[in-house]
Amino acid sequence: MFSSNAHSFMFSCELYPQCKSGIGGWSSGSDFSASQRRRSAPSRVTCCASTSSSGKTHGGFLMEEEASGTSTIAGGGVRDVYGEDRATEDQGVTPWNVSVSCGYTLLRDPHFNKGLAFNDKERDSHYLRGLIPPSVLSQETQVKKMIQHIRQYEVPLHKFVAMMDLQGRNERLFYRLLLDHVEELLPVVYTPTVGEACQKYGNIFMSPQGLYISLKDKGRILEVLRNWPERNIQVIVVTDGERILGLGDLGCQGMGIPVGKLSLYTALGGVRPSSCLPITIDVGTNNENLLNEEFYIGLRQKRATGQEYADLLQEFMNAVKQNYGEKILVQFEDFANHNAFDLLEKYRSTHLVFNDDIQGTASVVLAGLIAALKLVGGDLPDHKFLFLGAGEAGTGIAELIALETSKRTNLPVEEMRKNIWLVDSKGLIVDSRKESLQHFKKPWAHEHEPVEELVDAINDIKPTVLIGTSGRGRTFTKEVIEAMASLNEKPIILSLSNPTSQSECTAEEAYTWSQGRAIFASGSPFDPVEYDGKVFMPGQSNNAYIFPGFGLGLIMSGTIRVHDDLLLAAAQALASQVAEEDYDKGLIYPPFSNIRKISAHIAAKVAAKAYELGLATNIPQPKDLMKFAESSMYTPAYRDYR
Ligand SMILES: O=C([O-])CC(=O)C(=O)O
Ligand SMILES: [Mg+2]
Repeated sequence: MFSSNAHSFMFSCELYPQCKSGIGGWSSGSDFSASQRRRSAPSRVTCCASTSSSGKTHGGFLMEEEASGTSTIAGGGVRDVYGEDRATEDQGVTPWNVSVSCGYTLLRDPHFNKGLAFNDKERDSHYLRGLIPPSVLSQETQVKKMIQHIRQYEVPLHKFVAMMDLQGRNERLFYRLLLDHVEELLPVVYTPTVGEACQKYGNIFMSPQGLYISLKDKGRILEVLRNWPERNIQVIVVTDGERILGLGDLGCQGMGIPVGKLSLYTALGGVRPSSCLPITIDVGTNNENLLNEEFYIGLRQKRATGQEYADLLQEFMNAVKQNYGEKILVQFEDFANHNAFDLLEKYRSTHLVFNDDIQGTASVVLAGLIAALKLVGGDLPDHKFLFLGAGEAGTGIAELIALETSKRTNLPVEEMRKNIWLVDSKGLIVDSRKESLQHFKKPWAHEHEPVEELVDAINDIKPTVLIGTSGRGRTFTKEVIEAMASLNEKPIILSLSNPTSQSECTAEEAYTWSQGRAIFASGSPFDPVEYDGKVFMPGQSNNAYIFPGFGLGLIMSGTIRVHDDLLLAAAQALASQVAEEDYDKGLIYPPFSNIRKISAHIAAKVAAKAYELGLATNIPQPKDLMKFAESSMYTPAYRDYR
């Protein structure tokens, strides 16, 4: 263990370079002589700090803690996963210092604020005396208090607002709380509640989170990026708000999604919060309600399309690379189909891009299917798949299944696609419709008579697996589930659309209508269901299992492009984490309570594959990637300021 006394480490950073010390502000070394003390508190103090409990080393160098800001460690000799120089233990102690605000300003700085957890010494050195009550609480006690506070609210949106409020006040406490109560709080900060939050974003938000880039910023996007206070960004989650979950066009109010996804990058995947940048690109909205809404936060105009849209996105992608370099990961989130596929196609060979709705969802579903084989028997090529919904998620999952089956059989992907059928709003996708199909649907137009209804398609195709990616709730009717149950001893039914209101069926419907035989998972969480004296535990098939670990794997290996084999590696890694006791409960996903371990596994496997494919640039490859991933992770324990 890295002893904080023996090894204080140094970094000096100006987290807010454009906000220089301000009135009366001064910055000095950690030693304040009496004569230096002023009557009014300085706004920033440069102080030595050390990790309170989690500073740790791996492979001889410091991981995780304090990578934010610009490290000025001299002679560190080692470059960590965040691309910053680190002192090695055997090179001796290199103290670090961090420029933190103090006094009133410190209490309002969520990155450094600890609330009542500031100890007496810190209260002295940081001019906090009198600004907070005398009691000193541990972080553990604060967590206990906060979870009680959150539980008092009955309305999920109120819980959400309380969590956002905490995130804006005390970041480390927010992440500690989220991690310690992950299964309880995931539905609060993420789907389904985040969907409602986006719908009401204009009403509930008092302080902005994330970066807004709009049509008004055309020609100045680089400048806008540079207004963001953090420098060492490693992951951007970006949306244009056109298809927020299954809720449609929410325009600028889609910002809740990148913010929520990046909170999960940190909580579930251990990527430092200061490395994460949520972005919403506002090109207008076609949502009339929002355009007429008094408190709408975005541009009041119809969506820009065509060349105007493409140019803005091109400028954005150029600016991102110019500002953050080759290894910046850009995760596209909740773009509408017509842009999502094109953007991925356009930028996948020049940037490190990942579309969560196409690729992340595909990977998590493939993992669930691999795991489900243990419960239903057979191998992937023995199964037949039918989708309701042929957009990003549907075709993305279908393609990854075809790829994995092709690897398992050594047969061409085209051949494997024949086992996979998709139904869209016009019925079964068949060859006679080929001319009029969007390009991403064409590979799925197999030879068959036209079929309009889902239930008829089920009776014709006889799938073993039914997957809902339609964005339309209650479309897996009793008839549909019963048809699946009459064809299969254990029908696999995945109802993936989010949030809960858009889920193709509820867990209760899936279990009841299949007489308790369905292997069921959904995109948004459902409570356990009691049927016929037995309790059924629905799994959650959500890309939140994948993208945090996947992203960490890319970052820690310095991977510069996303290859489909990395998605397969992530799926296999996730499937391998399903334990016997999970299978005994009929689950095809491991519990979220183990998510840090699961993410580390995914990161390690993704990184290993990236090294194998020659896509990783962080050389040499760490010997033990699992350990490396674990030790790379941000821990939200407080640091001591002294
Ligand atoms: O956000 C989620 O819960 C999953 C997802 O990407 C989507 O539904 O678009
Ligand atoms: Mg999404």
